[in-house]
Amino acid sequence: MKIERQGDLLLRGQIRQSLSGYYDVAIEGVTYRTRARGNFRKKGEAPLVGDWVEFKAENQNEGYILKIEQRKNELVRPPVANIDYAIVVTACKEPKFSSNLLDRQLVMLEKNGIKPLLFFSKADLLTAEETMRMEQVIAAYQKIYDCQLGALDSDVVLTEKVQQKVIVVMGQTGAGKSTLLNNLKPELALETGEVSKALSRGKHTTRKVTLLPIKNNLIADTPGFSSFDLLEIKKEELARYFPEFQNFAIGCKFRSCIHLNEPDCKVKEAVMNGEIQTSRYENYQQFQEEISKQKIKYRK
Ligand SMILES: Nc1nc2c(ncn2[C@@H]2O[C@H](COP(=O)(O)OP(=O)(O)OP(=O)(O)O)[C@@H](O)[C@H]2O)c(=O)[nH]1
Ligand SMILES: [Zn+2]
Repeated sequence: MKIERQGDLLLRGQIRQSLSGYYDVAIEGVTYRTRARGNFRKKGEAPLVGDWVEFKAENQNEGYILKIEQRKNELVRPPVANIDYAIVVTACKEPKFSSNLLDRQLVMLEKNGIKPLLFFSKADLLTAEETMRMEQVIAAYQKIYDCQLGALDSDVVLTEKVQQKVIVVMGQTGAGKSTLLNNLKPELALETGEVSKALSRGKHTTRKVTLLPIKNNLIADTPGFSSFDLLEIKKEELARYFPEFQNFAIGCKFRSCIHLNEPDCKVKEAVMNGEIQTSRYENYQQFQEEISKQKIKYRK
């Protein structure tokens, strides 16, 4: 798209790749290689992959970015802005499944307006009994989020509504993020496994992040793990990031109910009735405790 401003012809596009200070901006199938002007650095801002920017370019190789448009959201790991969906990779086993860690990531994503898609990896490692247990866990999450169970060579199924979206892959170390990305795009040939990655660490001094066109979407080739900072969340706000609480919360006696010790709390009732998963509520309680403790610690 072209924009006319103060007599200058500006272009507007989305950064699809960043590499050693260069940003490749795509507009309608054409890519411009650009750089950011020094004034961004002075302000402590840096363009991110996924950013919508206004830039000037004499040709396709020498553009410079003048403006970064306001972001819908951004993550540090992976460093991407304007994310629509995150595929949260969680191993059923190795590393051991932790609902606490998963719920932490889900809260962080909800807070940032990123829709989670849950991918449970390493189903092939489970015994018959463990499979049954995991299927119950997944069935419970399935009521809240789109879930998939996968093994080594699994692909991700993106439903019809997931089109033209910016997607990142995230999850705990060893969860199988690189394995999944390789399955989505074999040309990527990302290294997998702790040992092989540790050996080659340091070789890659330049950090390249690319949004790859995969299955009618743009998927970041760099997976990451963003745990959430509880400090940024207020205790009155936390329940909002548990979508399945919402329908019950409107029935609570007190409008300001935070579903901990208040009487006539419909959320707690729903936990008792089995309508809300106990582990989700327990994690909610634990996060509330952490928030309270942090508030005390930082006020001193
Ligand atoms: N059996 C089995 N192994 C898997 C599966 N997915 C990944 N792995 C293995 O688990 C190990 C870790 O997988 P990676 O894809 O490197 O995990 P990652 O999340 O990218 O790890 P980090 O980069 O450390 O964060 C590798 O040895 C993979 O081969 C799976 O579904 N089944
Ligand atoms: Zn309540």
